Amino acid sequence: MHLGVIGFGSIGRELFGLLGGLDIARITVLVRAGRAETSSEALQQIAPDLVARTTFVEQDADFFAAAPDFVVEVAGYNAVEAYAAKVLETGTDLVVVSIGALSDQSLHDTLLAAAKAGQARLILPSGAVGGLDILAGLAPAGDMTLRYFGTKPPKAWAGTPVAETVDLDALDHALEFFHGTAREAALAYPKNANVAAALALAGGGFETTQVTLVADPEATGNAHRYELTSPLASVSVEIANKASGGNVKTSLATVYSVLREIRNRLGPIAI
Ligand SMILES: NC(=O)C1=CN([C@@H]2O[C@H](COP(=O)(O)OP(=O)(O)OC[C@H]3O[C@@H](n4cnc5c(N)ncnc54)[C@H](OP(=O)(O)O)[C@@H]3O)[C@@H](O)[C@H]2O)C=CC1
Ligand SMILES: O=C([O-])CC(=O)C(=O)O
Repeated sequence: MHLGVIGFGSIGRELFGLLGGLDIARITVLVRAGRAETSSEALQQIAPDLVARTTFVEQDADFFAAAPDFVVEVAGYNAVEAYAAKVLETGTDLVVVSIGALSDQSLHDTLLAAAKAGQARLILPSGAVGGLDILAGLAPAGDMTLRYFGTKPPKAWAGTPVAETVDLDALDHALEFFHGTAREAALAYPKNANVAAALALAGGGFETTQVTLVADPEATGNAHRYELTSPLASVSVEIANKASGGNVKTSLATVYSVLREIRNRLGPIAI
């Protein structure tokens, strides 16, 4: 495999720590302008065994010229907007972790068209949550309702709209600060509502998936809970995730879900 990686932040770095021992011949990583050298130095510390196989590039033209045969995006909505269609159009399967970017209906439609044109697949990993398999399985039966609660410590909501109206540092109780659809959540909280978007895309859609976001000073990690009803089954899921060392907004399980997609791609069994 020649693996392409877009982004080398918290998920990207932790992912590299898990790639040793996999049958990956070459890795090309697209980073922001001016970051290749520091990223290369960081890789020396994280995974020295991968240094000889890894090239950091700062220009998307260099990334596409390298022609990786499987790409994972671990960067953010802007990277999905900028690069995802091109990856798919060139016939390369793409794992997108910033799933909330697909709450933009026009981008969603563009990516599906690009995947079709390139005969490539857009792969949405489970990320920080679980149970997408049963949601996607039951979705064609219709009549699905889903209510999701995303709870994180106050510092995980820094820099988001709620921080403009609430003094998060002074919070002494769990605060439900957002109620709305998955589309509204994903558009307003791009680094914190990818799970909401994944549940919506797997299940009943962005408008019918109801989301509550909570800042809780007692939370020690990131919790994701949802209740699903469908004519075929009722499902309750509750996940207590440990946060990534590099980004309190991100659960470590997300890194492992990307690793899972790479391992499934390498075979011999996909699960
Ligand atoms: N599906 C899920 O369950 C989850 C999804 N996510 C998504 O994953 C994304 C990454 O998470 P995380 O690693 O914690 O975030 P970080 O902010 O730690 O890392 C993102 C990295 O990507 C870089 N980056 C951003 N845009 C580009 C670009 N256009 N080209 C190249 N590099 C770029 C950033 O650089 P710089 O710092 O210079 O901007 C940064 O180094 C989040 O933005 C979120 O959308 C996160 C958690 C769960
Ligand atoms: O990592 C998490 O716990 C979930 C997350 O940030 C998101 O849904 O965007």
